[in-house]
Amino acid sequence: KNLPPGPTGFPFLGCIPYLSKYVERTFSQWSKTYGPVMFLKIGNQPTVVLSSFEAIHQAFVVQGVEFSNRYHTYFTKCSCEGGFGILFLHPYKSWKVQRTFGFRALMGKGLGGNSIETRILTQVEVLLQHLKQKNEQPFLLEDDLLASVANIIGDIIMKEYCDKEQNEKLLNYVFESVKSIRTSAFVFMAVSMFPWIRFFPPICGQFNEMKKGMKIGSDIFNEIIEQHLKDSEFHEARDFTDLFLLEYKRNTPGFSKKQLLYYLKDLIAGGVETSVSSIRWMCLHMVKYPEIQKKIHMEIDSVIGPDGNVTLSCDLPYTKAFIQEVFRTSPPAPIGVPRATTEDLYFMGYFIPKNTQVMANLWHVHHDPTIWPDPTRFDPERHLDNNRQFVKSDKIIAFSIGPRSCIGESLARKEIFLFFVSILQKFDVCGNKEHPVPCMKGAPGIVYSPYPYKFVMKLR
Ligand code: HEM
Repeated sequence: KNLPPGPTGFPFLGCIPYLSKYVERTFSQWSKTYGPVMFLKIGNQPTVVLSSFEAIHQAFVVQGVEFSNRYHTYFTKCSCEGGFGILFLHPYKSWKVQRTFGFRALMGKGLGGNSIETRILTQVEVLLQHLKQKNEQPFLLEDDLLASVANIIGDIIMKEYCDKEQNEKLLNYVFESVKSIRTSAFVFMAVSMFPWIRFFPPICGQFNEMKKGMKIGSDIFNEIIEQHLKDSEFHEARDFTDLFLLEYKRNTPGFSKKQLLYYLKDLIAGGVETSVSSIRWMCLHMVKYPEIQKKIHMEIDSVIGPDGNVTLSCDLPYTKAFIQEVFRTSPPAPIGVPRATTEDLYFMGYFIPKNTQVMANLWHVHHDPTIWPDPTRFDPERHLDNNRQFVKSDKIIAFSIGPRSCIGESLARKEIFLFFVSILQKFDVCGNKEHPVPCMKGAPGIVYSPYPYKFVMKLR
């Protein structure tokens, strides 16, 4: 049927035995033999892997609607009761309505109270206080950062704060769900491909734990939704949930309480670990490249000063180039979130059947030597023009591209800029004496995160 070329796998297992821990790197290697559009089987899942900017652009932008479904498995169906929320929602028409709504709400449109920037800066201030309290002792940044980032999303979507005083249950849920993102990639893949495996140890134990966690999350979010329903008569819309419930009360199709519950869960699942891991990557690069840290300090000192206000409009071209270079070398979602084709279709001369899983190898595009000379060299300078102005690249696609790209991109970019610049304004980010040089290879998993590392933050 003129399927794209690709490696022949084993019966039943497909190409799984050939895959390394870093699947994006294996795919990248194979694309040298089979080209930018490759067909293979992962277990029993027919899969197309796209490995060039042109192929991803053609699929996700030009033929964006035909490639807009998500690939459903037993596991994904379990995690969203068959397709509620936004992450696994299709068909396109229902998804589009929810997407337009969510996109506006996350930009702060229709929300009363503080702007998104102010909401982020409030949490940045809390984090800086925590960092000061570390008294220059080595510590793991992720827990404090996680609580701050979760608080921002919590504030925007449901006016809830994930901390011990305000909502400890929510805090625990966020920590547990991030832990599960970090450690359960294997269970996720195994149950997705072979649903029967969930009955056998050791998978059954881990799978049941995950299901328990999902149930706890549902109870917490249901409570929040019911409370909002009671309060909402008396307020202007404070958050995403209030805005959604306005549509629910108007009986707008698709705006049910169950849909809201899973939407909230998806925003937490998609928005916390990805942003936290990006900021951790940036701090690790500060330790690894002190000369780059020096340049960033100098730029911040000259543009903002030691006590000036960090805002989104601060003009910091070198710092922005650095952030873009970190997105290039360490994209938090190296193969994105798998899509699926909505129908039998023709694509770049090949036939692709309906409901084929589609993975975009974003990591490969970021390391393509025809776009990035010497791609493994970490060099922020490549994103500056001759006048040392920052050049935003459309070939860095950490948030993916097209109509179904990341819904939280704008929020994440704001968070990452404000957190990173504020930390660097106040601190020297240093390594610890025991392990002065951090490991720069990330942990394989659903999100590509750094391994835990103890930083020392010295007040400047
Ligand atoms: C550095 C931070 C982030 C990165 C690198 C990232 C990356 C991605 C990628 C690659 C996708 C797949 C898009 C596609 O299929 O083409 C995605 C989807 C998604 N992201 Fe993010 N993301 C980040 C932050 C966030 C934040 C802050 C939120 C929530 C506020 C969020 C929520 C989502 C959701 C809900 C989806 C599914 C969208 C849909 O299916 O329509 N993400 N993200």
